[in-house]
Amino acid sequence: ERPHPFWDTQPVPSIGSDYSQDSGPIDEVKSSEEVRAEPYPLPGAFEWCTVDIDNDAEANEVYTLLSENYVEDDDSMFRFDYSVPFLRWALKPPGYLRNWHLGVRVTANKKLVGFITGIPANMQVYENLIRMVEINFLCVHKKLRSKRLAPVLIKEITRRVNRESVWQAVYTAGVVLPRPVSECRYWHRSLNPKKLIEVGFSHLGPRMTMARTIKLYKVPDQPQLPGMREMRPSDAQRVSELVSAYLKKFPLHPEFDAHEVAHWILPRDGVVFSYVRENGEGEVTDVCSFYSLPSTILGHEKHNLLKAAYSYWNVATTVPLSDLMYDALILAKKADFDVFNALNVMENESFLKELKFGIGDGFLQYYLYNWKCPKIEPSAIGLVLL
Ligand SMILES: COc1cc([C@H]2SCC(=O)N2c2cccnc2)c(CCCN2CCN(C)CC2)cc1O
Repeated sequence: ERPHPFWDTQPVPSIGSDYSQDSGPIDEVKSSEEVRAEPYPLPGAFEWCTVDIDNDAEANEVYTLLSENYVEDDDSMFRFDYSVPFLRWALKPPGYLRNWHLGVRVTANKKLVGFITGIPANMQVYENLIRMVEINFLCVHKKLRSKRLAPVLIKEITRRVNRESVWQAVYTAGVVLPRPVSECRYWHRSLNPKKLIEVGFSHLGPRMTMARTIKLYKVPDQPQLPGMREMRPSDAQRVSELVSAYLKKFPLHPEFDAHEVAHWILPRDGVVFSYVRENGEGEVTDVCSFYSLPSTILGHEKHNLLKAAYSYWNVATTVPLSDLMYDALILAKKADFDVFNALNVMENESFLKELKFGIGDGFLQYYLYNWKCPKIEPSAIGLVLL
């Protein structure tokens, strides 16, 4: 298929190649001592930096780079607007390495123009439990595209990860690269249809009025399930048991310990929202969560921010998943979100249509680096990357 000057040099299956029936690394196993000790060379005008995301000035540089240059929808009407508190949450899970928060600066003026990150994760892929890195936030400034900076960022983060004896990675992208292990779809549930239509995210349906559309997507202002409440730190152990047991159903899932579950799911103002359902005996039996990732609305005079909630970890053991997710929609609307996004991963297909989600424009391709394995269906994906 179409030649990829960079990806054709990497340990990934080529596009169009058959999915392997067995699983295993693509590169021969190496030791971390064999890995190049020096950073890869950058084009002359640029230099590497390790970003200290705890430093307010540096965190704001990352925020600005992403807010101005990161992922847009295919029509360039919206761009992700990750906040500093969100980035600190995403980049500092238990066991994180600062050395894996990698930046590129212009030597002359120290401007941050490139970024890529890795965080450690134990990933179960079919029968194998593999120490992996989750790669995210690859971004090159719009003015420096096609200078071949992205391949160097990828090679340098791979070198730093290999030096820690980690040889596999998982990452996602909206674009098709060699070669997806799974292709997932975004679905969107309107919570503020008037604003979504005004900004062009949604369109008024045929034979629909605005009044009828608002009524169609209206939800109650309180959760409907008895015992729903915000998750608390004292729930962490029980929620960890629920989440860890549930994820084992999916051939691709992270193996979390209790500290990792607590990091990923305990509520953080304006970043991650999580709710549990206590049954009559005061036991936590169900949990739902979503994270806040707003989008800048490009070039609209009345609105400049679209408030989007993204479905995260949800486990229903005593109620139908669709009832739990209906309460998630209610709680997201109550928290002033305009839209609730979900991928068709895990068991999400079981509620998307019933709860009036519409399919989106975006595909999300899942990738594994240096690991060949059979194709994974979206419903077998138990992993959501931020
Ligand atoms: C407009 O519809 C979608 C918008 C988006 C994303 S892209 C940036 C953004 O701000 N989005 C957004 C805006 C408002 C509400 N939720 C999300 C998505 C998710 C990403 C889709 N990939 C991104 C990369 N390309 C190349 C392919 C599509 C899905 C949508 O169906």
